[in-house]
Amino acid sequence: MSLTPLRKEFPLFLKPYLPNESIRTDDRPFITLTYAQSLDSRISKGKGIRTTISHLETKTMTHYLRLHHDGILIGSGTITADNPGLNCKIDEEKIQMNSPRPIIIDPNQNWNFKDSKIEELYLKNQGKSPIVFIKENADIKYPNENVNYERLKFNKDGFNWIDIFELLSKKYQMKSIMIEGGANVINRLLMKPELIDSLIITIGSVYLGKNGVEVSPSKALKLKDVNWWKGTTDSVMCARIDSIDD
Ligand SMILES: NC(=O)c1ccc[n+]([C@@H]2O[C@H](COP(=O)([O-])OP(=O)(O)OC[C@H]3O[C@@H](n4cnc5c(N)ncnc54)[C@H](O)[C@@H]3O)[C@@H](O)[C@H]2O)c1
Ligand SMILES: Nc1nc(=O)c(N)c(NC[C@H](O)[C@H](O)[C@H](O)COP(=O)(O)O)[nH]1
Repeated sequence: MSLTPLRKEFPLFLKPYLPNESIRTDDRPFITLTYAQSLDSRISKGKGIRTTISHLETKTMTHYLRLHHDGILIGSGTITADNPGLNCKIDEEKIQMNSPRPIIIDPNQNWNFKDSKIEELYLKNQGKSPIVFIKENADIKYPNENVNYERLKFNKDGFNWIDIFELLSKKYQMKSIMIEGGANVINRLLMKPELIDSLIITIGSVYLGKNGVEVSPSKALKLKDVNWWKGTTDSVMCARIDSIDD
């Protein structure tokens, strides 16, 4: 799907929330959590169902965000449901150069790069090759010379996010990563406010119903530095997480 021209007010609106090297003093990358939700806080109609929530003007905004990040991270539920491209089409002439590197959290190796949209775009020089996180000691189920598999210790809660971000920073020199979902990844990360630098959420004017995949952290959160943009059918909220509201 082709994009619409970027709404002219987005660069100024988003600037305070984009990766900014002066913000982080440790060696972890700048982390942006970003997704599109319905009025009833759902990000798809049901598990495994790809659902368009964003208007084309906020879809274009997502590609503008991709332009500003070194990596784009999603969970195995999203990659298997959506078969996303994860490239940046803001400038048709510079797609590969502008695209972030796809990062897939796939402990059980449900996803095969072969014949995926990411492979198709990579082979057409329209996207980057992926990094896939799998369990320590696991054999690689789908070996492929264009995939960087990274093995990590798998605890009772899965991978430790700090291990993921530190590896991406040290081994791949990533300074910024945008997290696009899905719900499991978002809900886990909302409970780690110290790791999240920005929240950029599109709210579409649609209800997706109780069978939809819900975004809702396990505890209440307070936000700060909140700013809103209002478009044709969607609004976008930018914010930072202040604290968990125990
Ligand atoms: N509207 C949006 O912006 C948006 C964005 C992305 C996905 N989606 C939708 O969300 C749905 C998928 O969401 P979901 O919650 O099923 O899947 P998900 O993409 O959040 O992936 C969940 C899986 O990722 C792995 N995982 C996540 N965190 C991990 C950790 N710390 N350690 C180890 N493994 C970890 C686990 O295998 C887990 O089962 C799809 O329907 C998709 O269309 C919507
Ligand atoms: N911003 C946004 N609005 C939506 O309505 C929607 N469904 C997603 N979903 C995010 C998810 O990761 C999708 O899979 C990618 O947005 C696919 O994007 P591309 O194939 O790379 O264009 N994101």
